[in-house]
Amino acid sequence: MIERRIPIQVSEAVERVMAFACQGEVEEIPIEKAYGRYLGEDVISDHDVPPFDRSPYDGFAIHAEDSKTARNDQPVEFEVIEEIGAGYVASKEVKPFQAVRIMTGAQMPAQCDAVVMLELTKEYEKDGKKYMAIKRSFQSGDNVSFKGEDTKKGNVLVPKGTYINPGVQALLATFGYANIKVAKKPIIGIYATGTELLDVHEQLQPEKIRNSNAHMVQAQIERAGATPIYAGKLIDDFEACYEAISKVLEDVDILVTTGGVSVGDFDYLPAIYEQLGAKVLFNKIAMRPGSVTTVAELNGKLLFGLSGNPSACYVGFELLVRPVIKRLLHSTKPHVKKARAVLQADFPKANPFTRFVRGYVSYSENGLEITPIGLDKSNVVSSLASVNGLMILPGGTRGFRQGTKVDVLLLEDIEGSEWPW
Ligand SMILES: Nc1nc2c(c(=O)[nH]1)N[C@H]1C(S)=C(S)[C@@H](COP(=O)(O)OP(=O)(O)OC[C@H]3O[C@@H](n4cnc5c(N)ncnc54)[C@H](O)[C@@H]3O)O[C@H]1N2
Ligand code: MOO
Ligand SMILES: [Mg+2]
Repeated sequence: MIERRIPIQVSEAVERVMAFACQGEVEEIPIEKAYGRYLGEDVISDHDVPPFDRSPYDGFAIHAEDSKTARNDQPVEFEVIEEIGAGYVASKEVKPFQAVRIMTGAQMPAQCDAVVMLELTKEYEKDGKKYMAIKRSFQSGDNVSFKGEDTKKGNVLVPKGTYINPGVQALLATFGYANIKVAKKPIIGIYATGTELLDVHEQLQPEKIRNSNAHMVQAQIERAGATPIYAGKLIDDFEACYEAISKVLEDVDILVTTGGVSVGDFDYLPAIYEQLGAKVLFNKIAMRPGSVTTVAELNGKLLFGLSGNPSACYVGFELLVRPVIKRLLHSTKPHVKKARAVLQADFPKANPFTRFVRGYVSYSENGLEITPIGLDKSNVVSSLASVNGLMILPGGTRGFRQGTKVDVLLLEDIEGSEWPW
């Protein structure tokens, strides 16, 4: 008799999976390799920035007090006693009505408290000495970058779990992190099941198709920040699948399989979970596509049985596998970011289950917009190339009109959501 499966809500499925998600190990790597990784420690300022008062302009450092009578018709003259570039310090004491020619980034001479930009001065020589004159007054502190104005020593500037972008790289370098602790990339194994599957380099044959899921999932794993290991494709044979799956489990943190999770005669994943002694967390979700998505747990390791249908596989990964990976990477916002967007076309289908419609999200002056892409069927592959968002249409709704505001999941976003459901 055919097995009757009881669907659970998407939020419930995500919750059951996240109960097994934990923070992963950290490793130390050189800064040169850090871009695109996730911080495994807080980035803390170990000194004030800037570390000394400095000039933000090419100009002259003066005592502001000396300039107070300067006017258009009454210039004030300064003797220029030395010149310093960035990386040097003034060697002479600056007395009243003396100035130091100073370049951007150079430390302020101790007695000076303002900088006059070169463009506001007139320079000349008299009796073999250098002078400059200004025609307006300056206040103490004018054009000075003060020690610590950027950040003070001891601040947590970027918390653990943050994605390392070019700006974070700048901070790592500023504070001397030649090596930085980052979250270890979890190893995610992939097996594609299906006797009909051909490898990418194989010629098409009647009744066969190329295995697109493995390569798609591989890229999704990398987009989520983990390391994929493509273990290969498996024919629909219980023994062969069982052997291969139980073996690969030793080498991976998480296993993703595609196909073979439904109720068909050759859908062996449910029986394999049983034989492995894995606990099935659920085998039906009230969503489309991806309703057959099944997740099992064995000794704390998660086994994701994603659908064989490409679009269902894609959606199942983003909703369930991605947050587990992000949590392993120490993210505090592991889920796909949810936002509101204006629907750009009618979507007349009724939704008995929550529907995740593949779409293209763009930004307009009115905010986010989403356009559904291609055929909304779970076995469709051609629409996937331009998908950067999933429109969430709640179960029990009867279609949506163009212009309606809908919830969308932003797949290319890096920041994530704490809990979007
Ligand atoms: N009687 C029922 N039949 C089906 C149900 C159901 O509830 N009752 N659910 C349907 C839904 S919904 C889905 S989704 C599919 C899921 O099936 P499986 O996950 O078991 O996947 P397969 O049967 O192995 O394959 C489905 C489909 O996808 C193609 N496929 C598989 N692997 C790949 C791959 N690596 N690359 C590209 N395409 C792949 C495969 O050839 C099939 O066409 O079950 C429905 N049936
Ligand atoms: O699991 Mo299926 O994707 O609902 O079409
Ligand atoms: Mg099947």
